[in-house]
Amino acid sequence: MKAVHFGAGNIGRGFIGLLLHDAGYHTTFIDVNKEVIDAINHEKQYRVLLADQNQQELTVTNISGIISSEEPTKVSDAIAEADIITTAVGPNVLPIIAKNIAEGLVQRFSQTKNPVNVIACENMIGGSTLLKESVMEHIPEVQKATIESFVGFPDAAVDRIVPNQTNEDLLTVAVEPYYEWVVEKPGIKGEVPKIDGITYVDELTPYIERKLFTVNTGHAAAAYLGKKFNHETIEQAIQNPEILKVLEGALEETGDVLIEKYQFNRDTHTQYREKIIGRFTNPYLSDEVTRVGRGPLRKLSANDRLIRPAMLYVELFGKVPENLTKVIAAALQYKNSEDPEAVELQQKIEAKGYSETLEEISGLTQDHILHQRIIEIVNN
Ligand SMILES: NC(=O)c1ccc[n+]([C@@H]2O[C@H](COP(=O)([O-])OP(=O)(O)OC[C@H]3O[C@@H](n4cnc5c(N)ncnc54)[C@H](O)[C@@H]3O)[C@@H](O)[C@H]2O)c1
Ligand SMILES: O=P(O)(O)OC[C@@H](O)[C@@H](O)[C@H](O)[C@H](O)CO
Repeated sequence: MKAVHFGAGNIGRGFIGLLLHDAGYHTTFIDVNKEVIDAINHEKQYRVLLADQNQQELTVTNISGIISSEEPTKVSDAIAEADIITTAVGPNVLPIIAKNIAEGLVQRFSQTKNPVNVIACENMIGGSTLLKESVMEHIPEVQKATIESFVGFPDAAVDRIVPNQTNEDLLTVAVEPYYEWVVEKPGIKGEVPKIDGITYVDELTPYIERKLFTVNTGHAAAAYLGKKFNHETIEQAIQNPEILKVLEGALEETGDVLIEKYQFNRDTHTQYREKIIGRFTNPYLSDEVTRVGRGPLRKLSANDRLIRPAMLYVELFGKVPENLTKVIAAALQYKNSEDPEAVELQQKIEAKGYSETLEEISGLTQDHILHQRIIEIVNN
């Protein structure tokens, strides 16, 4: 069985690549990073270290790599032959890899009618759906019906904390032992892939919103408030009682939204939240606030982990979620000269001020109660 995976980074190697390997796939990693792809082709294996007291070491074999920018024909060939296609490249990169995927699919369906599924494993709502839209833009009109019939783009939610790290060799990756990979079953075309570790569900939205509005909202709170207080890691940020109080408050607010919207059991959700805060303080991993806070323009967009639950809170309960609002204000003030989105954010604020910038990037209009409260906080 053959898998093609775009993005040989932290989640690509530390999570998706590992599960594909365990399910018996040969995985072809596709990446723009020549050093990583050369190492994959040279070593033909890598290690995944489970970060807990046992430090279990797993080996991923049966791999190869292609540099997407240099070898487009090889990418098309791999897609034409794949039994499954996955991505972990970051939401903003999905439209960029869409052309590669489209070319491969066109080649594939000139030779076969075997269905295939493309699963975007990104932190966003509707990742595979977005990828499908971008792919379809590159499919010639006459082939669109074939692609619609034979290519599934099931949405997915993935959860495993994999920090940036430097190990003795380039490919080794340390990951937390916990993971969750949920895939929307009705979106699958052909046979459902047998991969241990995937949970198939009929409706993904409750799962992705629960994950994004708990794990990622909590993470964002630690990162943006952590940066404000000059902490370097998520663990340090959480040890700051002032930050922990706002983080816990923000997760109570998103919890109220999720419980109201999906009728989750309150006790079960409280346990889920507490487990997540425990995961943030895993002493065997060190996660920088700059990784977790990366891409503030994306994280402050309307459908992401901060604005969406805050807006839902206002809609459902008719009042401002005070803790989420503090986190959004800290995100607006986030500075990191090495993060292009953070630089762009501060340039916008410099040019137009907080209010216009907030409206532009989040869609929150100036007459919205949430907008007004966020601006009050940043101005104080
Ligand atoms: N790291 C985590 O804890 C974690 C957990 C769950 C989900 N995610 C999600 O997984 C995705 C990847 O995150 P990550 O932490 O692995 O990031 P990463 O930066 O470690 O990996 C991304 C990889 O994509 C590659 N890439 C960039 N442009 C590309 C292109 N045009 N073609 C092919 N490859 C390209 C990069 O070179 C890099 O190797 C993101 O959507 C992230 O939100 C991350
Ligand atoms: O990957 P991002 O930039 O969307 O978010 C940063 C972290 O919150 C994220 O990578 C988490 O570590 C991950 O989502 C845990 O499953």
